[in-house]
Amino acid sequence: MDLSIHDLVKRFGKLTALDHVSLEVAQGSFVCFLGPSGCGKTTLLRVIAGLEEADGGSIRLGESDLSSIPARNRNFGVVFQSYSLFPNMTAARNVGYGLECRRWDRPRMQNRIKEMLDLVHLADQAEKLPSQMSGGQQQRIALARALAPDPSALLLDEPLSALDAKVREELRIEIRAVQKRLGITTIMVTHDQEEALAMADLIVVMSKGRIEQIGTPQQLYREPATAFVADFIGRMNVLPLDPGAAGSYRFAGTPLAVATLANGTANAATAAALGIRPEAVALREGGASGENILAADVRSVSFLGNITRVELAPENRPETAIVAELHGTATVPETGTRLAVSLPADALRVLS
Ligand SMILES: Nc1ncnc2c1ncn2[C@@H]1O[C@H](COP(=O)(O)OP(=O)(O)OP(=O)(O)O)[C@@H](O)[C@H]1O
Repeated sequence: MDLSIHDLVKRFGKLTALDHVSLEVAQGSFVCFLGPSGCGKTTLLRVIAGLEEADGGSIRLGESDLSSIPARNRNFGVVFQSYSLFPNMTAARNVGYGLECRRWDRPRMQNRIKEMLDLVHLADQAEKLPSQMSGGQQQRIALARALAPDPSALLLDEPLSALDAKVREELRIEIRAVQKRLGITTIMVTHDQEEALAMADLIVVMSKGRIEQIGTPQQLYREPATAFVADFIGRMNVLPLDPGAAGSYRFAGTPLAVATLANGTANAATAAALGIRPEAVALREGGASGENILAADVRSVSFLGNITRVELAPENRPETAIVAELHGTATVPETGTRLAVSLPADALRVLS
C-alpha cells in the first residue's frame, strides 16, 4: 500500500519542525529523507511512526487514516541509530521479541526467528548476547527484529551512522538487498548524501522543515532545482549571475548559453545562479574565445588518485572559484597558468 503524507505540520513551541510537508511513498520503494542536522527529517519519520503527534495534516496508508492509530498498532518496523537491543537477551530472543508480544505460538515463532536470522546471515550468532557481537551484527539483528512481525513498512532512523565506514558500506548493500527481496516499503533518514545516492529509489531533500526537492538520485544529481540541493548532493560550482536582462545569463562578464532541460528548469525569471558539476568543466590552453568560454587562472592543483582537482579564479571575478575535476590521464595544468575554461551549455543548470 502507498503511504500518503499530506500537509504535515509539527511545532515544538515556537519552532516549526515540519512546515506543510506533503509526499507520496510508493508501495515497495526505498525512500531516503536527506538533509542537514535540524532540517526535520527525524521528526518526519517519528510522526509517520506515530512516536510524535502532528499539529496538522494527515498520513494515510492505502485507504486507512493513521492519525488516530497509536504507534504500536501501525504495524511499522522501526530501527534506530543506537541498536537498542535488549542487552540481557540473546540475538534469537531479541528477534522474537515482537512475536512474543503478538502471542505467536512457539513453533511458528521459532521458524520465523530462524528465517529472519538466515535473512541477515547471522544464524550462527543466535545464542550470542548483544555485547558479544560487533556493531554491524547488532544492527543486523535490530533489522531482523523489526522485520520479524512482517510489518507493512520499515522505518530506519540513521541506522548506519554509528558504524565505521567499511561496515557501513557492507550494511548499505545488505539492507538494500533485504529490502528488495522482501519488497517492503522502506523510509530511511540520513544526513549522508552518499548513502542516500547509493541506496534510495527516491530521495526527499529537506531544509528548515520543508521539502526542497524530491527525485531519483540521478534526477537530483543532474537536475538540482535549487542551489541548496546542488550543494548538498555531490559538488557543484555555483556561479552567481551578473545583474542583467531577463532571459539572458551572464557570469563574470561572459554571456552563457544554457540548454533547456526536458523539465523546463532553465527558466530565467527565477534564476539566481548557474550551477555546473566539476567533472563537466573543461580546460584548455590558449585564449578564451568562443561560446561559454571564460579566462581563469589556476589557483591550486590537488592530486587525489583517480582524479585531479583544479581550482580556478575567473579573470573578471576571482573571488568566485570554479573547480574542475580531471580524470585519469588528462594533462594537469601548472598553478598560476591562465587557461580557457569551457562551461558547456548542456551541463549548466539554472538554480533558484
Ligand atoms: N522533542 C523536541 N522538543 C523540542 N524541539 C525539538 C524536539 N525534537 C526536535 N526538535 C527540534 O526540531 C528541529 C528538527 O529536529 P529533527 O531531529 O527532526 O532534525 P533532523 O533533521 O533529524 O536533525 P539530526 O540529523 O540532527 O537528527 C530541530 O531544530 C530540533 O532541535
